[in-house]
Amino acid sequence: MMSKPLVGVQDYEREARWRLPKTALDYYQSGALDEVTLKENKEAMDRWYIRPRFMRDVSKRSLATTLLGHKVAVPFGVAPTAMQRMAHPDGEVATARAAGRIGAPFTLSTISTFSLEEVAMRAPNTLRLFQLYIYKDRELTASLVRRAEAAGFSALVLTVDAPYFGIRRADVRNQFTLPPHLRMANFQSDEAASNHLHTSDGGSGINEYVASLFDPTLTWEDVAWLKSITKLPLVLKGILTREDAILGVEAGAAAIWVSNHGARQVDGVAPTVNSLRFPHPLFPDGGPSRGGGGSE
Ligand SMILES: Cc1cc2nc3c(=O)[nH]c(=O)nc-3n(C[C@H](O)[C@H](O)[C@H](O)COP(=O)(O)O)c2cc1C
Ligand SMILES: CCCCCCC(=O)C(=O)O
Repeated sequence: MMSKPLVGVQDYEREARWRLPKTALDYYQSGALDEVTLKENKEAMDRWYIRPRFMRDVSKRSLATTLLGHKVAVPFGVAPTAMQRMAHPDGEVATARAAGRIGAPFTLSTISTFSLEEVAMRAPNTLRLFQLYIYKDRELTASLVRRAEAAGFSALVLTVDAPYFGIRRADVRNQFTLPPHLRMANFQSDEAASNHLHTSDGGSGINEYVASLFDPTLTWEDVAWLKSITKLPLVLKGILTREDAILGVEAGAAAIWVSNHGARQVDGVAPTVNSLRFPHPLFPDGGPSRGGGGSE
């Protein structure tokens, strides 16, 4: 029997709910703590209304624009999400290729289950950005930056909102670990940065991984360090206040990515759409899950 086509994000969500193992599904859909901001992200978005203007010639239409000087066919892109092969064997490669097919940019997570080189090789025509987490091991971090440059990524996206990770209760209950058949593909399998996520000390393996390996001392000075080791434009992801946006621009950011990390970090922050009053190139995320009538 032919399965019904999946039409719109809600259909994919329903499909994922019965197909995915509980640990993976919970990881993908959880927010921090009581998930107040998770609910608010969506509700605040639903309260944004379209204000249509009519009586213009719309026989020729284009959504094309530029992103960091690159032409893109649509004014949106794919945000970094980790460990995509828990959902499908083709994981990040499939997502990057799909983005390329519609002319949208794709951001690869540091915590990807295909290596950045493999994604570059298999999605050569996609505009690719590399999302960076800064490890306590700075040489390891610098080598990720060099590899992203060598593989033709067009920008670095430094996630600033994750010196420690939000408590996602489902991951704690599930004692989340990365399934043994998968690996964190940007690291050699003998490195702690690769294998630490295969174990948990009784809580969420994610929080244990981050506390052990990510650098919680980051300040604006580290943005200067990052800029000193790369020629790629730098986007700062996770900014939620005007004050930090200004500091980010002063530190040399090419763009500010306004985000509350899908409400996965600090529960109780404002929904992302309510935080969009900055005077600089912005990438907002957090909440949109439909195209406002037919453009899904
Ligand atoms: C399952 C999942 C994994 C994520 N992994 C990352 C990541 O590795 N790096 C990062 O900077 N943000 C990560 N994020 C946050 C997203 O990039 C994005 O900020 C968030 O999902 C909000 O956008 P959305 O509401 O459009 O999904 C993740 C989000 C989800 C849901
Ligand atoms: C195992 C290290 C951290 C996972 C990072 C993914 C992420 O940002 C998330 O929100 O989840």
